[in-house]
Amino acid sequence: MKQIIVLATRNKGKTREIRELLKGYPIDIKNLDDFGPIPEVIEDGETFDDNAYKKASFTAKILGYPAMADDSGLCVEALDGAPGVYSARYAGENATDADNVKKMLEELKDKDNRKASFKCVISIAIPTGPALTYEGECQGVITKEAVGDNGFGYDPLFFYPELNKTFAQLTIQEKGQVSHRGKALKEIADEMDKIIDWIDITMPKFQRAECKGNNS
Ligand SMILES: O=P(O)(O)OP(=O)(O)OP(=O)(O)OC[C@H]1O[C@@H](n2cnc3c(O)ncnc32)[C@H](O)[C@@H]1O
Ligand SMILES: [Mg+2]
Repeated sequence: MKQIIVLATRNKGKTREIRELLKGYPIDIKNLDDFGPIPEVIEDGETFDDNAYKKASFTAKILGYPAMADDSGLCVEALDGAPGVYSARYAGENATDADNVKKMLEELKDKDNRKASFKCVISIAIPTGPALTYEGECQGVITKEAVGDNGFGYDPLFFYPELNKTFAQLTIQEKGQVSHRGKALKEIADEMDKIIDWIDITMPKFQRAECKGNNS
């Protein structure tokens, strides 16, 4: 039987990438939409680690299943590492991807140094608190205009010199080979048997929330 893991994210782009890169492994990845409503997690950590753990452990605790959360963001050299953990709210509390892209282009208008890195921390937590942590990082250059239609978030601005394309010009598989998230997921994939054993050994078998979906 496949191990159920709840993906603790509301981001559809991340969900697509994580599902695609972990397909074929003996896990059944559920969405938050497979369960009844649960409160929003407040992402007030100072690091990607803090926020990834917060999202994963909160969700695991509430639903009674192991949960996987991704906290990620763009760190721009000329902006002293900003927006970093604030990447989702760069242009304001309810900013869309388009708002964030627009603001980034404006902020970097007169900057010659356009080096940036994407960072990703993925936490896998069980309801009683313990968690495993994986991370990945990749380097690129911020373009002067949005290029490409694939991906999500800042992808149209993130030029990856080795492939001579922005992340928004890559397929999910191509992006996953080199991206921050792809690197963290590769570590997870390589350790999948150990992770499943760890969940099985450490997680108490108590009451779980009802899961509506069967969309593995
Ligand atoms: O917290 P969850 O529900 O997972 O979804 P979120 O979109 O709020 O995700 P984060 O808090 O981790 O914020 C990440 C921000 O960085 C952006 N980002 C992260 N990974 C990215 C990627 O691979 N490509 C483009 N943008 C990315 C993303 O669009 C968000 O604005
Ligand atoms: Mg978030």
